[in-house]
Amino acid sequence: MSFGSRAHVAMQAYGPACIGIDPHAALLEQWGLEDSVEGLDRFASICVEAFAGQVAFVKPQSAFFERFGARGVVVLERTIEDLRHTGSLVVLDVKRGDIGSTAQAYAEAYLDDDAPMAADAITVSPFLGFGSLAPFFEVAEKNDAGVFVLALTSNPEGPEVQHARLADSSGTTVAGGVLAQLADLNAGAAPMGSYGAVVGATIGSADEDLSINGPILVPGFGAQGGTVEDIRRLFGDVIDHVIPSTSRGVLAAGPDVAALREAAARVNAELVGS
Ligand SMILES: O=C(O)c1cc(=O)[nH]c(=O)n1[C@@H]1O[C@H](COP(=O)(O)O)[C@@H](O)[C@H]1O
Repeated sequence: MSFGSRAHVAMQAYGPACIGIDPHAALLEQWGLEDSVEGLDRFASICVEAFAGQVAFVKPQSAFFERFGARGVVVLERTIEDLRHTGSLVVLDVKRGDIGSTAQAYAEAYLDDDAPMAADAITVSPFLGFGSLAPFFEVAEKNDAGVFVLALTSNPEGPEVQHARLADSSGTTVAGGVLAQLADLNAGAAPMGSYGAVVGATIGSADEDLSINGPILVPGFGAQGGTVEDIRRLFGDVIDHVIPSTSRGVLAAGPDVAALREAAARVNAELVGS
């Protein structure tokens, strides 16, 4: 089953939320863990216990594992493995992007089902041009995986690039161009396509057309200030495709597994109530 279909099924079953695994040094300390690979390992295991099969999406942030070098990456690899096929889909947040031939290798590393780090979907950056992402879409297609492309990111620096106009004199913004290309890739897919956009909950408003017939990952919800009201206002009639994503907002409830689960359930209840 395609990633788009699997995402749709998971959202129906659990609610739309994506919970991020972002083991910040401050959170390790708050959870009474050492800022070491052992602490990381324990943090990740608690997250797996709390979220696997409980929420539609879990998003490990690779950076916080890479911080510990090869041993941290081993923990990431095991975390992905433990989360996959539990009902929760793994969105690995690695924000990759490079010239096509290198993009091919990244795609094989994260989206080929036989790869040690294979996830259900990854995040990618379109800064080398949308066309450079083709290998990600091709490998994803072959493996029923998904790809989330940065469009309107949640950070305040994003607009300087994303609101710039394309060189083709159409007047379309860079973000609008990304969204239009995703809509083309997802055309005709039902219940939705596998190629998603990342649109922050904090962006205020969007002039771009967000109807891409694919999933829209919405970080910035929670710790960065985005609210359910923001999501409702921003996404209007594409709200069914929205996957609000929060990391610190839920992780702050740890290390108690029941408390983490409850915090994740509260996010879903709040969103479904919208
Ligand atoms: O791709 C992402 O997930 C992402 C895109 C974006 O525009 N903004 C953003 O915050 N993120 C990621 O989402 C997570 C946000 O974490 P919290 O702010 O703790 O909820 C981090 O792992 C970010 O790297």
